[in-house]
Amino acid sequence: EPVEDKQALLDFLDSMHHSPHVNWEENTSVCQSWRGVTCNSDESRVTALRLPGAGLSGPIPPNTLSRLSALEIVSLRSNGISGPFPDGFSELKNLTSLYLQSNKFSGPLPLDFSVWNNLSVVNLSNNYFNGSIPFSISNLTHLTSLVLANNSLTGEIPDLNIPSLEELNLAYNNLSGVVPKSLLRFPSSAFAGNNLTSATALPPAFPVEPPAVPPGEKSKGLSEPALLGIIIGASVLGFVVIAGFLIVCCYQNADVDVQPMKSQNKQTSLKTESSGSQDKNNKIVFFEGSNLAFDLEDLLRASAEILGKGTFGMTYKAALEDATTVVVKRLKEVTVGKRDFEQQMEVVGRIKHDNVDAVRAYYYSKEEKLIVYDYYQQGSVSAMLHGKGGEGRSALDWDSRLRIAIGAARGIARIHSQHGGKLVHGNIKASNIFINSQGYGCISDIGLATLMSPIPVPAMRTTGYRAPELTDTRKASHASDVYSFGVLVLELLTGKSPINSTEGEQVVHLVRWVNSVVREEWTAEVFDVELLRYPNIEEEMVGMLQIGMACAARIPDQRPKMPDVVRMVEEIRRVNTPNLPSTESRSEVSTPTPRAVDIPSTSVQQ
Ligand SMILES: Nc1ncnc2c1ncn2[C@@H]1O[C@H](COP(=O)(O)OP(=O)(O)OP(=O)(O)O)[C@@H](O)[C@H]1O
Repeated sequence: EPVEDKQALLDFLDSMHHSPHVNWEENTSVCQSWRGVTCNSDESRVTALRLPGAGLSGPIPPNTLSRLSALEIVSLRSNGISGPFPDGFSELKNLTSLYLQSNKFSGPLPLDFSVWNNLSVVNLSNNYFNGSIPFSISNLTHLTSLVLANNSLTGEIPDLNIPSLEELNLAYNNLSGVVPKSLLRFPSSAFAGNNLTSATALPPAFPVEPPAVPPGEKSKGLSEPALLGIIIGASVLGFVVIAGFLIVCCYQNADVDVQPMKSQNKQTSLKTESSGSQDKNNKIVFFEGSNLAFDLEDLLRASAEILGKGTFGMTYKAALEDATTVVVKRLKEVTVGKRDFEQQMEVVGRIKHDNVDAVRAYYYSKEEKLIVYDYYQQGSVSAMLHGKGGEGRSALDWDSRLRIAIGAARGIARIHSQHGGKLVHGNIKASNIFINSQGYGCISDIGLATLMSPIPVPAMRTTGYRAPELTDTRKASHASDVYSFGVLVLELLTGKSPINSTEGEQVVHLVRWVNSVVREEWTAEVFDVELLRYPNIEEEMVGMLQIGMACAARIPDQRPKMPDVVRMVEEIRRVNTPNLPSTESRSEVSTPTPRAVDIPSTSVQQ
């Protein structure tokens, strides 16, 4: 335990206002359990401090963080820290990354940056720093990213000739003069919103007008035919370049669409041509209780992995700089406008329930619509049940499946009670259900179906979860959600996907298949063989089968309402406690006895 570093951190926190999320207790291990603190491998020193969005306010107390001389990473972004740039940081000679953006720091930047000769990333944007940009920054030979945007910096931009520099942003300050030659390789957006002198500094991307020929000076111009030739040549060249660009883009998109999951797992980022330009009027909106803090830039820059392409767009797993992992959905074809989208997100974001996957944040602009969720490492129920990804089939014993069904039912019932009883999920299926920390089902993707353009009927049918009466995804109802839940229950019981194709390519619809087997009084045949090794569960399985089939009744009015479904599912084990007794403790193994199930006749007409 690094005792001195621990004391320095406690001294720091003692003098600063902070949110209760910072769980630093004197009697717990600084390296093992303190949030935002990372130690070196032998736990002798603290090497990283990451407290983004931790509600810190006030100036950094002197002689606290400066004692952490082994610090390599400091991330205190998105807080309300005020006062000058902390003097004592000059003691942190091992710093490689410094993130102080989105705070209330003021006063000049430190004069001598060369004390941090390992610095690679510096982000001091969105503060009130003033004075000039120190020339000593040019001594940082490892610097890859320098972001000083949105401050009140003045004076001329120094000639920062740093070959390693890949990212530069000095926009929205009060800088004057011209952009030095060494920095002209950066896009003009890096210097926007300053008082820089004109075209000499930033040559426009496309000359709008030909340079005027001074009067009297004989034009040494080209003849008209030559000019025409050049224009045609340039047009053809332009066309070839654009066509090439489009082919590459289409190829890349097609690539993503058709690639199997395995090869999609490559690292990428969410950045695209259009998403890169952050619209100042649009900010990421975080929901209460989310201890995440990042801006669009952070999110787009994060190292991301494609999890899959869903009905509404691409889903990514993104690793943020502060080591949190989130899931980002990039929505395509959102048909509603910003206000409707925001309203729907507010309704969804207000739901705080163990069985509903919380929306952590969202972003809406003309070009980009993103929703941020927690990442579930185990993958979805679909992956676990059908062995794609998760830990394989055996991970889901009968108890787990029962908990998934109970949790999902509770989650859906909660969703249905929201917004004066008007909220509908619209896309309940096993790939949208995860397992919460108590092992119960947890519903994700709420309310997206109603924001999007309708999905064509043939595509909808193929999912096997859609209620038969549903012709337009935006018209999903409580009753159609109940139907989808019924299909999910049948999937959990049979271990079969809602749509199966047999060898002869004949498509088998799960609900129809279950109905026909039950009609022939071969009930035991429907159950997943994996479940047959658990003893004494046939009563429960048959009970669940009745619920699943009642929910998947063809006529919407004959389906039970979600609160009734919750009650019925909970009664399966006649306990309404979070901890179900484990069937694994039962020693004898028995096989379910085939028997008929009493099903209302209407539901058999699938
Ligand atoms: N929060 C999450 N944590 C872990 N995996 C997730 C998360 N959200 C989605 N996934 C997984 O990412 C993949 C793509 O998800 P996505 O929701 O885009 O598509 P889908 O569930 O297949 O279809 P749909 O768009 O109709 O819901 C799925 O395998 C899904 O289970």
